[in-house]
Parts: sequence; C-alpha cells; structure tokens
Amino acid sequence: MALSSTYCRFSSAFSTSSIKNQERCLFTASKIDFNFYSHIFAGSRLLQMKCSNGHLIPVENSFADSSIVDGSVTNFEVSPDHFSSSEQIKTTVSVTVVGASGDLAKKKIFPALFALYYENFLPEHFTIFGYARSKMSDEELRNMISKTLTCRIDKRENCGDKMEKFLQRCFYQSGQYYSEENFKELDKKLKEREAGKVPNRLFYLSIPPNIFVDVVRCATYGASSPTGWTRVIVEKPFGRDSESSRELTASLKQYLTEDQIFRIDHYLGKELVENLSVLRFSNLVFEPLWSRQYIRNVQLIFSEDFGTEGRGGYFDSYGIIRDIMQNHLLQILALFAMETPVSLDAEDIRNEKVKVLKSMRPLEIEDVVVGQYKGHSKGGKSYPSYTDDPKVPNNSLTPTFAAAALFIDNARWDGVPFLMKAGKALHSNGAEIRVQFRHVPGNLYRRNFGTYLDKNTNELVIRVQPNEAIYLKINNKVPGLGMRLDRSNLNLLYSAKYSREIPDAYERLLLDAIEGERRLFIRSDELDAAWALFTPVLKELEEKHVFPELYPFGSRGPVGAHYLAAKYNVRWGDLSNDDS
Ligand SMILES: NC(=O)C1=CN([C@@H]2O[C@H](COP(=O)(O)OP(=O)(O)OC[C@H]3O[C@@H](n4cnc5c(N)ncnc54)[C@H](OP(=O)(O)O)[C@@H]3O)[C@@H](O)[C@H]2O)C=CC1
Ligand SMILES: O=C1O[C@H](COP(=O)(O)O)[C@@H](O)[C@H](O)[C@H]1O
Repeated sequence: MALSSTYCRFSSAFSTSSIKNQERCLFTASKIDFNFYSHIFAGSRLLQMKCSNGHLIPVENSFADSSIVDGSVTNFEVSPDHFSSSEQIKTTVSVTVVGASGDLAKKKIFPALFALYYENFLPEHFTIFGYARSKMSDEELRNMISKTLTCRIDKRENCGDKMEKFLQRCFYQSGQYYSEENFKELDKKLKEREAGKVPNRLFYLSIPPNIFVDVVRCATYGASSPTGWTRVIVEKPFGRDSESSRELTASLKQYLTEDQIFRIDHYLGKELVENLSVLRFSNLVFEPLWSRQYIRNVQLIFSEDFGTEGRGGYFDSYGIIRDIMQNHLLQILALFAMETPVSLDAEDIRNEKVKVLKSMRPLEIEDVVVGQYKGHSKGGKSYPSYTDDPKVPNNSLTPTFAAAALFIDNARWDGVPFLMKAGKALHSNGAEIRVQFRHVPGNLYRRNFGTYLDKNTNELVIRVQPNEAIYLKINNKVPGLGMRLDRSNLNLLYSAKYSREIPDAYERLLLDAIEGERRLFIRSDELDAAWALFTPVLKELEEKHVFPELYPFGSRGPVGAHYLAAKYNVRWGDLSNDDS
C-alpha cells in the first residue's frame, strides 16, 4: 500500500506486545502530518514511532522503503499484513449508548458509528448496544436507528448492504439508570457478544446530567470490562458553575480515573477547529502575526436561525452562556490563543490550553450583553418567542443571546479584545472565527481608504460551518489604468477544493475515544479554568435579575452587542460584507 500525502488511520491493532489494551495508533503519512508523532530512525530506516497513547511501536520492516527528506519520512510503504495481527483477533470493542432512545443518540451518535463502520474505521470485532428505560426489542432499536443513518454523498456503493450489516451488530438492553442489576444484565449480554475475547468497553452517556453519576456507578460495578479498558464519554453540561462542576468531577472520580473520562465538546471535533493548529503552526505567514502586535481583535461568533425547539426544558436552566460560550467558543479561543505546545500529544496541548485559560480575566458584567428572542409575524408567518415553549416559564430571564468581551492578560495578547457572540433564533446560521488585523502603518494608499482606516484592514475568517472556508480579506488594485482599490478575498472554500465530504464531529470524537486519543477531550483542570471565567458573571446576572434585551426571532440580535463592540473600538464582522 503506497502512501503519499494521505492521512490514514489504520483500522487494526499493531502486532506488538508493547501495546496494552490493543489501542490503535493514529498515523499520518504526509510529510507534515507525520511529525505528529515522534519517531526514531537508524540511518534512513524508521525504527519506532510513538503513538498518541504514548506507546512506542517498533515498526520493523514494514517501512522498509521509507526515506528521510528534511528530517521527515516520505514515500514509505506499509504492509497491510503488519496491521492484521493475531492480537487484534483476540480483542473486541463494544460501544454502549446510554440514553439510546434520545435525540442526540438518534441524530448524531448512531449515524456517526455507522459512518465509521462504513469507512472501515471500527475494529473488526465490535458490538453496539443501546441502553435506556424505554422498552424496545433489538429489532425495534434497529428500526429506530435505520431511519437516521445516511450514506456519504460521495460514497454510496454498497451502502444498503453495509447498513444491514451494521444494524445486525446493534442490540438493545432496557433498564433503569440507577440499577446495578440492570447493568449486570447488560454485562451478560455484552459477554455473549464478546465471545471470550479481551473486552474493551466504551459507554456514551447521552442522558440528562442529573443521572450521569448513577449510570457511571452502575456501569462501573455492573458492566465494566474485567480485563480490557473501560471508558466513558460524558456529554455536556459538565455542571452549571465552578462548584457543581467540581462536584460532578469528584463524583465521577469515585468510580473512574481521569484517563477513563472523555468529556466531549463536539466543536473540538469539527474539521476547521481541528485545522486551527495546522493553519497556525505549519504556515510561516500566520504564526509571526499571531499576537497583539498585528491583531486588533478576535471574534468568535455562533448563530442559529432556529430557537430552542424541544430543548427548552434543558435550555432554561442553562442559557446561552453555559450552552455555547463557556464550552464551544471558549475551547476555540483556547486553541486559537495558546502558546506552541511542546508536541501534539494530548497532554502537551491541554497543558497549553489550561495556561491560556488561566491567563484570562474572569468576565465582568459590564462586558456582557444578554438577550432573549421574542415572537413576531412576518409575511403571514408567525415566529414564537422563547417563553412560548411549554417547558419555559413565562417570566424566564434566561438569555438566548449573549455577547461578551474577554481578555488574555499575557505578553502575547495584552489588550486584545476577544469578542464572543452567540445566539439562537437569529437571522443566520453559522459559526466562525474572525481575526481583524491592525492597519498598515504609514500606508501609501491611505487616501484611497477614506477616513476609517480600520475598515480596510486585513481580516482572516475561518468559517467553521456551514460552507467551511478559510478566507483572507486583502486590499487589491482594481484592474485598469486608474488607481482604485477594492477588498477581495483569498478564498479557500472547502467544497471547491476538496471533493471529500467532511466527517461529522462525532465521528472523529468517537473514533478518538475508541483509540484512547484524548487530545480533543476536556481535562478536568481545563474545565475548572473555563468555569472560573464565567461563574462570577453568571451568578451576578442571576442575583441581579438582569433583564435580557428582547430581539425579534430572525433578527440580528440586540443592539447592545454593537455598543459593547464599539466600547473596544470593534465592528462585528459580517458574512454579508464578505462576498468578493
Ligand atoms: N440533543 C442535542 O442536540 C445535544 C445534547 N447534548 C447533551 O447530550 C445528552 C443527551 O441529550 P438528548 O438526547 O437531547 O437528551 P434527551 O432528553 O433526549 O434524553 C436522552 C434519553 O434519556 C432518558 N431521559 C430523559 N429525561 C430523563 C430523566 N429526567 N430521567 C431519566 N432519564 C431521562 C430518555 O430515555 P428513556 O426514557 O428511554 O430512558 C431519553 O430518551 C444531554 O446531556 C444533553 O445535554 C449535548 C449537545 C447537543
Ligand atoms: O452543544 C450544543 O450545540 C448545538 C449546536 O451544534 P452544531 O454542531 O449543530 O453547531 C446547539 O444547538 C445546542 O444548543 C448546544 O447544546
């Protein structure tokens, strides 16, 4: 199998006794990607490589044709036999989706597992179990799942067959979340499927947070793996504030070690968020500019053009700051602003993220604007207000919109506003990072720009979704005999450049959890640092009963957000000004 400039994850275990628990190795074959892991050479032969889980893998003769160019390995051959080891045959992986009857399981988790299966990323021996209180047979679960499975647009061959085969690997166990007995029944069924192999078990907690600890207790005592690994993916919310988050962590750690807990933030699994580090650390043109010296402000924007729709009950006790800012946007900020990690190992990256979070000032109430959507009618159609949701109290003050200005008090970012904006029921749908650069000192063309110099500065936009893209706004001469300038985009539009469909975030994260790769999961000290920034302001907003500014469903949100930005001499970037 010749590999060049491809990204590849081998879907079988390595045949070496140094790998415990059959953790598989993420391995990239392109020259740059390969630096992901450290490797040891003898002459031009690659002898060992370090896996994401820290294991050193002797690669023996499998890479016999590798050669070194500029200190990196290129053009190597991998024997597929090397990866279909006898050890893999002895192990099995089961994924139990707890809360299998729920929205997230149907919408995201089962489809992601199928996509992994379809692309041969799941181990040879795997089983999927659904667990919930609802009564269902295996067949009914399969029926339920089959309605949400989709094939990739670009890869439809044998999709129907593959779906059928996948569904045959799915089983269901009904039970209570607090019953060890019921989890023992699950254990019995798991054992039947594991057929004497070393069992590795992953539990995905796709349930409301008030039952996380019960489930972890029962799964640990009733259904953890006796000889293989046991891991638990925990969905957010991880608490409501610093105190409840610490309590949750302490409760989980009664039954699990930190290494077994995979706290998911699905934004970390999004393609363009993963790409942030590549953009920054592997392009000479960006990293030197990545500081207060050249960057005027950074904007992290999330907007949805629909309301809470069916999730009002959950949303009302959390609100947009906890739902989006404290986790998704803050995680992006940390990746964006962290110092260069020692390596791309999970612990090195997470150490840097913690450092930058700890350098931030806790958010102050003067730097926050909150809003809530109200109903209105337009073109004969009426749009509901947030409080029309039957699960939301009529007098709810829960924000469905927030804008905030945050600051990192370190040498790199001193004084640079990091503005966040997140809202539901807005005019557009998307998530993006905007980096506005300073103006060119002594610009020869200043006369062409008029009085507002900052309006014509460079802006780098990383559009996380939809229509993934990275574009840089530059000033350009309009062709012709005169000297007229305009703003143009150097544009990397993913759909134009790459024919491959972008995998859903949950695919990447599930695969990483199966592989024991923790880079994209939140460590407990990261979580502490994140809550420390938002807890004081959340308490103050609640204690002072701050009224959210009402904004019409489908609008651009409260005008207060513009005043907040103006206070720091910032204009929010806007998709509608970006076409060129
Ligand atoms: N849905 C989404 O888009 C997202 C969800 N999340 C998080 O993922 C987790 C699951 O979300 P979602 O699927 O929407 O949740 P659901 O409300 O759909 O709950 C999942 C399952 O849990 C059981 N359940 C629900 N309420 C209770 C209760 N009060 N007590 C005991 N069991 C209950 C139900 O199964 P049964 O009755 O059969 O036992 C239900 O099918 C949550 O933590 C959520 O915050 C995170 C990001 C996005
Ligand atoms: O975590 C959450 O994310 C979704 C948005 O996720 P996306 O991948 O569709 O952008 C949001 O709707 C939800 O409120 C929140 O809990």
